[in-house]
Amino acid sequence: MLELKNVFLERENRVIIKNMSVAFEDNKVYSILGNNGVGKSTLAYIIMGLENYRDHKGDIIFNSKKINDLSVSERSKLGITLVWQEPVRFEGITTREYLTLGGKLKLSNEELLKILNLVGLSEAYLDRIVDSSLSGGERKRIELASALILKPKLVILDEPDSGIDIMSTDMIEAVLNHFKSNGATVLVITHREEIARMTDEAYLMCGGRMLASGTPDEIIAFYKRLCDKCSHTNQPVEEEKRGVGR
Ligand SMILES: Nc1ncnc2c1ncn2[C@@H]1O[C@H](COP(=O)(O)OP(=O)(O)OP(=O)(O)O)[C@@H](O)[C@H]1O
Repeated sequence: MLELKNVFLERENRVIIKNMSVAFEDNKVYSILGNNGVGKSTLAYIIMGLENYRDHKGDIIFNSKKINDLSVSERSKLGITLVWQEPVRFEGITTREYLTLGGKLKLSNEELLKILNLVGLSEAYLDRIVDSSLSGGERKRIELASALILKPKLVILDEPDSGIDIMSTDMIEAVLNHFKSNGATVLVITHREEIARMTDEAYLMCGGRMLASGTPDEIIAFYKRLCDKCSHTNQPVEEEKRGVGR
């Protein structure tokens, strides 16, 4: 379980995350929706503990342990993983080396193929170099495969479909279900309605805080009614602050 208690982050005298307190349970998939610039990726970086995001106030508690002072690699060792919005490149490393952490993870060909298959890639990709010769969508799939192999306890997917064709929503659903089947807490940052609908519970972010939570249907309806064509992003009006269903 992940708990955030009064998490607050400011940049250049601007509040980016505003006293956020929220808890995410194991074995559950959450979507986080919200307009551009409301703080979704920043929240992901704070949870992951990126170097420039550890100066926040408030506590990050993972499985009853305060992890504020842990580095990214220490958090990774606890089973926390972030799949970035922009897929990374590793010039000179094959997909097989990337997926097995340079051979540290002992995985059979069969296990590797099962995961590649889940993300819609064939065996031929195992010997490809993870560089710009792969398309953005292919690298994103490889990154998702890498996260699946790690069997994280908490995984944050920042726009898991970015760069991936719109027809691949089944693949995204299979990936989410796979994480969940390992008992993980899954946080999915998304702008896509179809992806939010795959999740168990949805949160709507605005002004660096969770404005509303509910079923994906409730939050999508709330978003469409009040946030879709918003002209005052990050400055919610009273009706929005009241949340869902009122
Ligand atoms: N280091 C920084 N210095 C100043 N402002 C920053 C910094 N990092 C983030 N911000 C600002 O914080 C706000 C939240 O950014 P963030 O990337 O978290 O938004 P987001 O909800 O993920 O948006 P998107 O949907 O566009 O990805 C933005 O206005 C951004 O410009």
